Amino acid sequence: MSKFDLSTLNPPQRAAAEHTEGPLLVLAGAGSGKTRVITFRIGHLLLDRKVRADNILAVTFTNKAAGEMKERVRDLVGRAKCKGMVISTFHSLGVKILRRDIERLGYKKNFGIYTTSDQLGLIRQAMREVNADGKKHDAEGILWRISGWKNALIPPERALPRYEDPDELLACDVYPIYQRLLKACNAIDFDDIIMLTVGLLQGHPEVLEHWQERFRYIMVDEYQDTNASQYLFISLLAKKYRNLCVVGDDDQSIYGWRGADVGNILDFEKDYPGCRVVKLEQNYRSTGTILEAANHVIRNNVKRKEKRLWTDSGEGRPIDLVTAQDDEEEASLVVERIQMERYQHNLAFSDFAILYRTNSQSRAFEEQLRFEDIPYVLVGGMQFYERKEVKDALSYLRVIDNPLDEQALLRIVNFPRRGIGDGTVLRINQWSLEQSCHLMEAFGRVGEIEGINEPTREKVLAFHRLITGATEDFRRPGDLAGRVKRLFDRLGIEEELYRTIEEPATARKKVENVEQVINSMAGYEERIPGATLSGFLEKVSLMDEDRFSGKDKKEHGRDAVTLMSLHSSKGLEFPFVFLVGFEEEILPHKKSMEEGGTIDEERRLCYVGITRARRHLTVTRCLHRKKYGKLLERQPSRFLEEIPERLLQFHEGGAKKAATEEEQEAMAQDFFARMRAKLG
Ligand SMILES: Nc1ncnc2c1ncn2[C@@H]1O[C@H](COP(=O)(O)OP(=O)(O)OP(=O)(O)O)[C@@H](O)[C@H]1O
Ligand SMILES: [Mg+2]
Repeated sequence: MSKFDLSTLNPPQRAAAEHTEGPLLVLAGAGSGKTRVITFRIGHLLLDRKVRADNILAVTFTNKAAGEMKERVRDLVGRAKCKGMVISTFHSLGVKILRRDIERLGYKKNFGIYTTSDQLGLIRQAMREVNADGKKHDAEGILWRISGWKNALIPPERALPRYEDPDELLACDVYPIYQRLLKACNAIDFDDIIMLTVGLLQGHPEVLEHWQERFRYIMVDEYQDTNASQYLFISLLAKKYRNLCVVGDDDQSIYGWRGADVGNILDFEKDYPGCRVVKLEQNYRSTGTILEAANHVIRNNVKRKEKRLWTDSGEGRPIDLVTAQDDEEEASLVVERIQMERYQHNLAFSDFAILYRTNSQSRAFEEQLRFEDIPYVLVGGMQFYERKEVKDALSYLRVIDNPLDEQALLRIVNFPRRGIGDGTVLRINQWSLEQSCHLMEAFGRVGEIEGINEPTREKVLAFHRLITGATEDFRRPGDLAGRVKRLFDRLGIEEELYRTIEEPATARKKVENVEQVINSMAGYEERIPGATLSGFLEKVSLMDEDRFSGKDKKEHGRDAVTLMSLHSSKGLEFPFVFLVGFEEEILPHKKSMEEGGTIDEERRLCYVGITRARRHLTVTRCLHRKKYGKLLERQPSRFLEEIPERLLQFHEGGAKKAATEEEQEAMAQDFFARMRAKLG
């Protein structure tokens, strides 16, 4: 029996789920069931309208959101009915389309996907080619600018400096070289995924036709955060059948800083004349108190579509405002409260989330959770697959899969150390440029290169044999993890880590991380029949958006507290939410105050945070924070004043934990008086 039942939706939700032909816009506030409408709409298409599963496409922003949606749909209609349906992120969808036809753009099918550190390697190389001073210009800034052009679908030949600035001018020069270098490595970067896909669809009508025919019913969640390239991508796919349903909330547009354009959702009615518009006003997620606080905060943004949002779920508990002496106390108070609530209400750790504005805030909470032996999942931060030892190990697999991947090749040529020094690599590289051959080929032809002594040549050839042998070995299907394990053993990666890292505990951690790569490969093989090395590497590169958990994969799916940034929390919900660091310069972030004009986006971020909570919200702030060993005084966030006082309950750290009602009132009065004085 399937659980699918449209009568569990309210009337406007149901109308949206049943409107399957022609464009549809669902513009509604947080927790009103937009994502639920998408899952039911898919259910309705499959079960009632008998649409083929492979004609359905749903796009979300993160792997986590896509994963959850898949699960919900499977739960509704049963796994068997879902075969061939695509629920994915923009990036996974782009890669799927590129894998089929990228050869038309002059890349090979087995292209690699470069993430930040590889990209920076190429940017620096391109900067050297134009003789730019690596010390004067910052490669990350250049990359950021190029990324901006790509997101606006501006190719190198059309990129012009937007203002007089040395970095901007340099970025213009570097952009075409960077693209050329990427292509030479048969690699694309994250922004290319969308830009090249759009180029492919625009330039090759038969490819476009193929995907238009395939995806006759398209749904996009969180549409307010699409940028120009994603917008065009979806418009192209939907152009033929026009069965496009987009859902979103302009109040939750939080990626303006990365080129997202809230105009895409606000102009939907203009782009698709005659489209159906559905508004949802009942919130099913949060208590009345939480919702009221959220409504009061977001109301301060001037440019927005006015929305009413109500709930019949009752008032619920007041919002706790906890003031801590410093960041350490903030963390310990939060963890203490988690333990208390969990004990008192018999809850699971996974009922709790700690949300912060910047990833660096997570450290204190992680330490405290570890100290108390509480399992947690960290989303974001230093990405597992970006760690040096993991990257080095993975680079072997990347080279085996795509021998043109020079960034990966350069990482492993002398790791583990085998006596091939930088001078030799430089010489071989130079020769390969003169001969216009690939670096890998040059390694094999080292005998022809002058200025390299015989013993070194032997080492280079041994390395070349090792790689070509492994490439041959990995052609056979099956037992990937086993073969990788044997390869790593043969390379002596573990010994190398113990040899080169002084601190044994650090070395052990790194060895475990490398083992973790093999474990996750084994897991991948179990899940995916006919798993390939390329498939695994692709999955790893696309993991970027969601990042990885602190204690690695084992913690996934286990009962654990979630730690994540406000940005990654979009679309999710938790019974108990701790919104920490509610201070000026954190939320709103310092950057937004300096650059001006984005306080509204910070407020939307705050709105997103508050509306993640179902049963209870705790907001915390510090009086002081340690920075460079000094204690700095902190001011409460301006958004705090926007939450009506009557919704808050005040708590202070230190000795004064349980304040009486009068004390609380006095604290509240004092707090607001101080704040008004400060904000003038
Ligand atoms: N008609 C309904 N009956 C019962 N529960 C509902 C109904 N509609 C939505 N919900 C529940 O309300 C919660 C919020 O729904 P959902 O996540 O779809 O909202 P959303 O509008 O997508 O929120 P966000 O803006 O945060 O993405 C979910 O737990 C969902 O199951
Ligand atoms: Mg949603």
